[in-house]
Amino acid sequence: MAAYLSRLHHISLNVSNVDKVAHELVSRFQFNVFAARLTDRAKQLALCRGSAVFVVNERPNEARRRLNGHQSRVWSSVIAREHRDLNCLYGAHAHYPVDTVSNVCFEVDDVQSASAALRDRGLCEFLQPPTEVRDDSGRLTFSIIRSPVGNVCHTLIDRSQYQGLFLPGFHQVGSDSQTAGRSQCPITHFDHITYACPRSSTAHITRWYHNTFGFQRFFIDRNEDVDEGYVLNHDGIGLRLTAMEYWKCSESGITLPFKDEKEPDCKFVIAESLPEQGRNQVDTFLDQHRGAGIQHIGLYTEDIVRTAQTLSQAGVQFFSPPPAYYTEVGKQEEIVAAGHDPHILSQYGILLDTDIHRDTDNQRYLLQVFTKPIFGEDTFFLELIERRGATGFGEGNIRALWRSVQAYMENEEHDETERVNKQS
Ligand SMILES: O=C(O)C(=O)Cc1ccc(O)cc1
Ligand SMILES: [Fe+2]
Repeated sequence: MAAYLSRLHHISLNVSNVDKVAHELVSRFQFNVFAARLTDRAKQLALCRGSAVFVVNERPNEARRRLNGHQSRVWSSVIAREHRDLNCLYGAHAHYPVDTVSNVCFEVDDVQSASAALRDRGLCEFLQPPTEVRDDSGRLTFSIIRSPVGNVCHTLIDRSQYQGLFLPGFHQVGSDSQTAGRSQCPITHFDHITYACPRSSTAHITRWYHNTFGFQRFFIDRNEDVDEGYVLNHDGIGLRLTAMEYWKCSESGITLPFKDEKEPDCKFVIAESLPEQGRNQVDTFLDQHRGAGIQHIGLYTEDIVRTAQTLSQAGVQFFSPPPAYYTEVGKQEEIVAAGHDPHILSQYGILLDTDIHRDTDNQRYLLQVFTKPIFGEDTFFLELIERRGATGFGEGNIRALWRSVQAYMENEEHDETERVNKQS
């Protein structure tokens, strides 16, 4: 049997400079630091906005380098011996050459039995067997498994015996920050996580998530082929998208014992590049990230315009579609019919997709915008998404999002070529 997940708990980032990335998330993206674990070997900060929680971990080679700089040489042997401890608590696999989103942590009912079931079936590789951690607020068991996607791992935790604010080892930071600024930035949860994956790897990944956690396929398009996924392979777009969701387990009658209310679903999207249309943003991610991984995370907001305004004022940069997007025949009318102002949407690069519900004939809307990459490389970025009835991903938005990123990357490559040419 698969190990059923009760909810997504947090997502970890492993970066070379925690302060820099945390500052970006706080000052620009309006996240609040609410818990921290600071030891002489590890630095971990937990930040939240609504139920979206990021843990930012410092990559251990950096912690070691700084420690070496500060301490006498005698320390080197101690550091070497305790190298394993440099790994951040609840994370594994921490050594990675570039800043990366490395772990999606889930709560499960019982880590011991979930891990035993997965191990007995030989379904996955454990990076950490079930391990108990305690502090004054109780105890918690966790294990860590490797996912089939690049450096991505999943920590499974059972926090039913833990009464503290976050996780054992973390202390509370700040106060009452959970609701601050909510009206200006109503981000409530993680909407979806998109993986950038090598060609022909999708089938293996979807099978693994189905067998391991009981994920179900989520069809992006009603005409989508079960095996092929949703394929866009013309007009310069070479993309195969396949989506999965995990809340079907509750709908199929399995009760989730300790949930008071149903958490919003977080979908997983697998993006594969197709070769026919030339190099693209998925290829760029795989190169610069040095392998498959989390390409972007969609942050759900109840008001995308207000959120984009607030974030933009705070210095967040968004990708914009070609200006013609907002003046295309029908687009303006579509935007107005959805109650929005085309001029305001164009100011922030917000895209709108409409579909009509097959049975009720109701109009459903989807609004999205991508931010520019967060780290030093052209790798990970965030997305804002507001859903008005639409539960999937609209074809029009996928095309426009793709083009907005592609235009930026091609410009960057052009600038880089110019720079190199000038130098030589
Ligand atoms: O539409 C979305 O939000 C997606 O997540 C689909 C997607 C995936 C990868 C891309 O490079 C562009 C778009
Ligand atoms: Fe997305």
